[in-house]
Amino acid sequence: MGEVVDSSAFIQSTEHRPKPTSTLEAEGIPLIDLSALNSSNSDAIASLVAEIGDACEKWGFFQVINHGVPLECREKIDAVSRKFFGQSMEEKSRVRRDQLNPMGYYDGEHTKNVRDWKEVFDFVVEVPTVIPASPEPGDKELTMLHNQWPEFPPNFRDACEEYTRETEKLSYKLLELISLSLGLPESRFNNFFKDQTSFLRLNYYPRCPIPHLALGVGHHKDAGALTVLAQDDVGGLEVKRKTDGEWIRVKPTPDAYIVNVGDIIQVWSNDKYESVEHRVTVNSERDRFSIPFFFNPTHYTVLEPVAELVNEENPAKYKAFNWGKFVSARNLSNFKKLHVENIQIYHFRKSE
Ligand SMILES: O=C(O)CCC(=O)C(=O)O
Ligand SMILES: [Fe+2]
Repeated sequence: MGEVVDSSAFIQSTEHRPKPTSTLEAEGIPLIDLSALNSSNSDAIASLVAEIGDACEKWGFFQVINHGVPLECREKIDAVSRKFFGQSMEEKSRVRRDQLNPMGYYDGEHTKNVRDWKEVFDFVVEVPTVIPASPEPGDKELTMLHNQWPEFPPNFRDACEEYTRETEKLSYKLLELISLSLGLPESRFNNFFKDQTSFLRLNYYPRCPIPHLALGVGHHKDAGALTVLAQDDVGGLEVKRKTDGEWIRVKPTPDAYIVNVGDIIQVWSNDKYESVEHRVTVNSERDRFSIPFFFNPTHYTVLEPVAELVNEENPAKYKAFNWGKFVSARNLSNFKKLHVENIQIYHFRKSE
């Protein structure tokens, strides 16, 4: 972010400021071992599916181990990420994103209209990724997203692409387990991801002189289907516990991935699995790095509760809406500091 001279844009309102003394690190966020996926033992798989379903319902968040992503591949992307962000602002700005291309380097992101204490680098999984050119419902024009790759460090692109292939495989496995846990066929959702709009983000949260006033990412819910996140050993991710609304810190666990259900799964499951609020605190001692993979369907996906999960007693809670138009509206609001809230799934909720 360069030298921050005026930190006022980062200041959270009193109710959203982190409370460093009361941070809980609850044991409750489930840690799930995926090794059953490598066996043909149907009992082991059934109990894994039940564990996943339970975690999605109670927390909307869980961590996985024995997930199949090689550690070496994670170490490589972590190393290039640190090198990339360690460069001067002038170097990083060579791949800066703009309104035409939202992929690349950025340090001005706002969550709920307050600036986040972080720098990011985004790239899409499918090249090009196709999305609608505008959020206007009648406008059929499409736009293509391409990646911008920095020259330094030289193995940056390779490390990013290799990591993406591995986390994509893990994301499909998780999607299938979630589908089974809802009582649906394993590949019920797979086709929605054929021309996916998934993207990866490298997050860098520099040390912050005002960690009691600012956040690395303000409270929010992830809009996509699933997020699969690697965090380093610093810690800072906090999840809003469903039972009492307390902020609970997700304990850094070596070589684990943090998985959370996004808004899309909330809609597909007709609120059985909720997309849970989370935020990132920063600290004055150590820089923090994290890498979320946002697993998102193709732009022409029409989102609505799946037919198998709705009936007279449990009618659909959402009207159908187009994922691409939703993304396009979000991208637009990301570039303007609007004084209205950006588009949210509850705008499509049917009245009771
Ligand atoms: O850095 C983290 O731990 C989480 C970041 C996050 O929630 C996001 O980018 O949506
Ligand atoms: Fe998030």
